[in-house]
Amino acid sequence: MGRDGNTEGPAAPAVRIEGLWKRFGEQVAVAGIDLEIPAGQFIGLVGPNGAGKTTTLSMVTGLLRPDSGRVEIGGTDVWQDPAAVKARIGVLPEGLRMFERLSGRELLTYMGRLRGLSGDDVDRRATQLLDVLDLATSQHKLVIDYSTGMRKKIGLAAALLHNPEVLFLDEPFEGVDPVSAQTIRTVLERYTASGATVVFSSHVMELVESLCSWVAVLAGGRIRAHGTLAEVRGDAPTLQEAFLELVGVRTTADDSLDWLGGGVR
Ligand SMILES: Nc1ncnc2c1ncn2[C@@H]1O[C@H](COP(=O)(O)OP(=O)(O)OP(=O)(O)O)[C@@H](O)[C@H]1O
Repeated sequence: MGRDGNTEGPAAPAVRIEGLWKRFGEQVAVAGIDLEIPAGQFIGLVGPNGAGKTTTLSMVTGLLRPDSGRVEIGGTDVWQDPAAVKARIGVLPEGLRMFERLSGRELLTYMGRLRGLSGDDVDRRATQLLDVLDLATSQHKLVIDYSTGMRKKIGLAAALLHNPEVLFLDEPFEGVDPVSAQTIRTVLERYTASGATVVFSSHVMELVESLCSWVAVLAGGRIRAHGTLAEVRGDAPTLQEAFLELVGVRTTADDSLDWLGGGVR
């Protein structure tokens, strides 16, 4: 059942992308993406380095204006009504910039108030999130003194505070230890179980395979495949192998890098 309690018919897509393009000078970063992302699932956006994942997510979440194309989230056009859309989404961007001189707790209070929550609600939700994400003991430390994993977790808490319908995460597990990764995973699984949608980008196929029910493969700024995990994997034994086949594996000639290694010094 969706979050709105509607049990009839296929749910409207969480995100609808039509004809999305972005160029940086000569470089085409996103080359005409059309995609409907289903609601209420764990969605993986995967692709090699430079595929266009961050650029796509930035345009979808209203952080970067597309050259052309449209994005709708829950039926609202992101670039026509960015404020309405931003109230309904949570974002953990790549290279997260935060207010470094606030403590973790202060950061959540600030973000919650900015989102229009009452002081009591912010306090209650922040306490719970800090607790679940194992940050309670470091809540009064300044964010500048947080480790990479702690930064991801406080960023995730800030993105979840207003209970968004769709959560976008750019490489949420990068630089995160297995214990913190498991904590993040548990929180996200609970969140999607209630009908919310998580869209996250990654190039770690094992992670995507174990977490996501639906994936889109991006390479060279285009969608190469999309659908349920089983559809995208096809006959390949793993998503990793399906992915390598889809994006094309570049082989290295035998005599290149012949200077590298111990034997010829
Ligand atoms: N601000 C920018 N100016 C110029 N080129 C850019 C800019 N942002 C991205 N690009 C280029 O657009 C292409 C797509 O980059 P993008 O960061 O979206 O890829 P990605 O799939 O997120 O890669 P990664 O997995 O390495 O983070 C790359 O060729 C990149 O060099």
